[in-house]
Amino acid sequence: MTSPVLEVSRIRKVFGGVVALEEVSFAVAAGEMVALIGPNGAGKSTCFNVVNGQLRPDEGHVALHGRAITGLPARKIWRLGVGRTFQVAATFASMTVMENVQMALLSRRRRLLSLWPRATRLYRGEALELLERVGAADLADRPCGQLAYGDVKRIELAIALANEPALLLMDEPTAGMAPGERAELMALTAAIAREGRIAVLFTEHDMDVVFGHADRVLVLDRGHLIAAGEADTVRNDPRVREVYLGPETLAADEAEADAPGWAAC
Ligand SMILES: Nc1ncnc2c1ncn2[C@@H]1O[C@H](COP(=O)(O)OP(=O)(O)OP(=O)(O)O)[C@@H](O)[C@H]1O
Repeated sequence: MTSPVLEVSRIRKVFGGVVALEEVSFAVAAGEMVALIGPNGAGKSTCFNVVNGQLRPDEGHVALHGRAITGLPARKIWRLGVGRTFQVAATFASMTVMENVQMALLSRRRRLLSLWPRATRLYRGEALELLERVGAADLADRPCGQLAYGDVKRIELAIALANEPALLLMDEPTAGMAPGERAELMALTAAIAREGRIAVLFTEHDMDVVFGHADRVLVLDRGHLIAAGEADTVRNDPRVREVYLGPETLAADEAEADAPGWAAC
């Protein structure tokens, strides 16, 4: 791997008696789509929160382009180029799509929101470019509250891109979407990541999305990274299959010549 955008080294995070992350290390390169998967409670959200500064790890280091960011405030890490999208897409429903993206650009440039009445003329060109990148320029003048959910997710992506992220953390990007829309959003994200050399780390429960769109897959189980590698290698890893399918199902599954892909886990 060329010098990574994100490097996570030997992270440990404990909540009371619960070890949420233990000795977790991995890296994500520019333009790479990496899925972070694992059963409920595996430590995925904790890992995201440590990377973006919402949580300080008990041990270990996080570096962005080789610069230590461990324990910096979340806002500072965001300014350094770590963006995040959430499971439930967050936009301002009463504002238009264009205004939502302009607002994100305004925030990036640290312009005062009290200038908003005049700001509606600011950054229109840039906002439109971002909307073109996510294929939503035709929605520019529609209030976000009137959009179909799949469209809101694309607008959320445009808002995240307004921050010019080097690293984008995506929390369950396709949650709540129809299967066809999921593939479309992930293909779009992968194309944008490659073109813009953006490192993308995403969590996802839909295994079709994971194995269809991730360049590499990281698997957490009870705070430990139990597998990391290309999709096919990870999919066939016995430990991973056991964690997802359980030992009994695994034995039955292995008896079949063509093991099916896993459904949503
Ligand atoms: N703020 C907290 N206080 C106490 N325990 C926590 C806290 N946050 C997470 N945990 C615990 O840490 C472990 C990892 O949780 P985390 O939310 O990171 O898992 P996850 O893989 O994101 O799960 P899910 O897929 O259900 O969202 C769990 O046992 C959880 O109960």
